[in-house]
Amino acid sequence: MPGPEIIGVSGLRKSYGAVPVLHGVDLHVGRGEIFALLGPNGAGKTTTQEILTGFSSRSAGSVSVLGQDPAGAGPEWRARLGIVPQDMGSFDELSVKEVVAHFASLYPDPFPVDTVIQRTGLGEKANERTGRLSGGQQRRLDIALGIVGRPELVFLDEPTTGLDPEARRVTWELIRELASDGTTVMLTTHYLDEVEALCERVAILLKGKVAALGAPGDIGGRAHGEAVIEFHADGPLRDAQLPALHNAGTPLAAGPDGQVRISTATPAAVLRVLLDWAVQVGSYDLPGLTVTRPTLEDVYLRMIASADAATPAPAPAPGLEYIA
Ligand SMILES: Nc1ncnc2c1ncn2[C@@H]1O[C@H](COP(=O)(O)OP(=O)(O)OP(=O)(O)O)[C@@H](O)[C@H]1O
Repeated sequence: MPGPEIIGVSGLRKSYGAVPVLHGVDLHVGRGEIFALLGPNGAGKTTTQEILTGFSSRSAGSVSVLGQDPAGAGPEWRARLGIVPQDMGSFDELSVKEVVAHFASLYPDPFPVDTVIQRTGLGEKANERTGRLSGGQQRRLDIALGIVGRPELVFLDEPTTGLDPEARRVTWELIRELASDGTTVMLTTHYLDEVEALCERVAILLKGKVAALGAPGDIGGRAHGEAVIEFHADGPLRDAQLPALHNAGTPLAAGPDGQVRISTATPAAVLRVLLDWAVQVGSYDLPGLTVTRPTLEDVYLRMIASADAATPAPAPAPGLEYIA
């Protein structure tokens, strides 16, 4: 956690009637951080956000947001938050500018209305009735309304759903600008590329529990997980005996199509052996060489599969595989 604590959650539990949906969530988010809550449908992301924003009560645990318990916080506290829920509702008869100006009037120190309209990419639609906006433009308006109050902490629930690729990039840039000005951002999303592009840390929520927490590049041991090396044994490599790899359980061999695939925890050491071997047999190249680590999506899907025994793990990629 980089800065002073803005969100502190310990042992958070929530039940709807007799049905528990949050089972002891712990989260700590610092000032200026862009933090993501990731999880499959029904994991409890929206419930967590609703408790943090004071819209829903908790069953147990402690919660502090901007130094106060949301359960008892008043309008002054609320004015320090920006909230972009999944569906903001509509104001069909009013123009974009009128709606943004109305929301701005509810806060003590809002951003200038025109600035917010420009920064959310709605400049050309400022005088359009909101009922005539496209789905993606409506989502941009939702974001404009969530940030116009110059919030210290903004909650974004799936902010880029329905946006085209360019609008997503504009929104990412806006979120980065807010964070660099000291605004803390908590977002829920189903887009793993969004998490990787934007967030300093991510919590993966599975069945109401934090299953993993960390930087997107480290989560689930990604940075040190098995890498896969692949190349094509072409030319002089085709008929040469592949080198022995220390710790290899099985002798290395190319598949019938000449493709070689090696899973290894020590890719640099294996590459060194392979490159020496290639030079020895008269090739200065490993054609089609790729080295890949598990993606955030790989790690995430594996976690979901292991959290739910009924969900089968994704099948490994077809082809030869030797473990070094
Ligand atoms: N008002 C409610 N009454 C009863 N159950 C609810 C209520 N709101 C949510 N739930 C249940 O709580 C669980 C968590 O829901 P929540 O909306 O927090 O999940 P989520 O992670 O935000 O899902 P999604 O990605 O689909 O938005 C789900 O099983 C849901 O059915």
